[in-house]
Amino acid sequence: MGKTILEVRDLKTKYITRFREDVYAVDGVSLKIEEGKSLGIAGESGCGKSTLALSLMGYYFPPLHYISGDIIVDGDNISKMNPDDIRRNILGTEIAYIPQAAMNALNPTQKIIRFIEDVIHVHEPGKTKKEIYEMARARFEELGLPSSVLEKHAVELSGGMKQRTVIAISTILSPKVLIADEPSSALDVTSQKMVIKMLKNLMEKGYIKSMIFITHELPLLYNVTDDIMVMYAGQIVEKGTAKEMVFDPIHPYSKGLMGSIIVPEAGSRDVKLTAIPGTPPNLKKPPAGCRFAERCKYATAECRANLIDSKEFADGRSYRCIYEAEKLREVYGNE
Ligand SMILES: Nc1ncnc2c1ncn2[C@@H]1O[C@H](COP(=O)(O)OP(=O)(O)OP(=O)(O)O)[C@@H](O)[C@H]1O
Repeated sequence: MGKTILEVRDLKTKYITRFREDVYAVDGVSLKIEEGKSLGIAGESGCGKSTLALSLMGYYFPPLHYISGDIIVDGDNISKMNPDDIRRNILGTEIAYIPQAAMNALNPTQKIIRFIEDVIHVHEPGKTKKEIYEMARARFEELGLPSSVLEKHAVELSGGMKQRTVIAISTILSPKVLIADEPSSALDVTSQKMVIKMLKNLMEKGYIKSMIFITHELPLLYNVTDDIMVMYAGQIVEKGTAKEMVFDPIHPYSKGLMGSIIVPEAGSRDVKLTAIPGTPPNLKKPPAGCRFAERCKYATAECRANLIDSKEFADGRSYRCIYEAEKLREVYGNE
């Protein structure tokens, strides 16, 4: 076992809407990532992937609220830190976040090197512009980006180049955890491949110690991350290695999500997810029993009545279902 870089224990967070309603978007999530490893998070729109990402960074600004649980980054519990301390001491150095459509957030009229100066000055106010330029130039070249980009304005860069630049800026302080939320979904296939290559490069060169990659494109996860976690209605329904999750999914929801992948190939985007009939439950009033029960063809009255705990295996695999794995495998084999 390698060193644990990120550990999350039973994290619960919610939104409080302007009508004072609670939306339980992250409901009891636990996970662990070791040094040098990457975790993919998959699940339908609205299952809580982005909320989990914000929650992991301690980004608790209304309407998002922390309820309970622990977030431990390289041994330090950051779950109860205040947002100012998080901004000063965690973001950028411990955890970096690339939000959806990050490339559009760059001020188009500012030179790229100015963004980097801003990031570095928060943590190292004494660094000179020359030192920062040298550091940025070396890092950009290591990551396969031309250093001429540093003198350009965001508006002069193509979509793919802008996204890779955002990733380079976000990781300039070599964070321990990089959370990339759909980093490539808005790009064409070639740019998408380049973004993935760059993320892998960051890991291999040790500029980031671990990565969480969020996407709904499952074939992509298979080629990018070591492990995959499937979320459904604010909870994790299954966790395993990428290979296990793709070739031997246990939970009926994962089975439905993964079912369409036959032979995933690098960069494959043509494989479409099998549509699972029905819609997820309302997170304002999640069901008492299994959250997937209403869409699960194997569900019984017992599934609907009781809270379903995760079954955990010694090797890190887990799934949340009343059925034994062998029973489910047998049923799938006969279909
Ligand atoms: N600002 C908000 N106020 C109230 N509820 C919210 C807010 N943002 C998200 N939600 C709700 O929280 C739940 C989780 O949303 P979230 O955006 O985390 O899902 P997601 O899996 O990231 O979806 P997507 O893939 O579409 O980004 C959903 O039910 C969503 O409606």
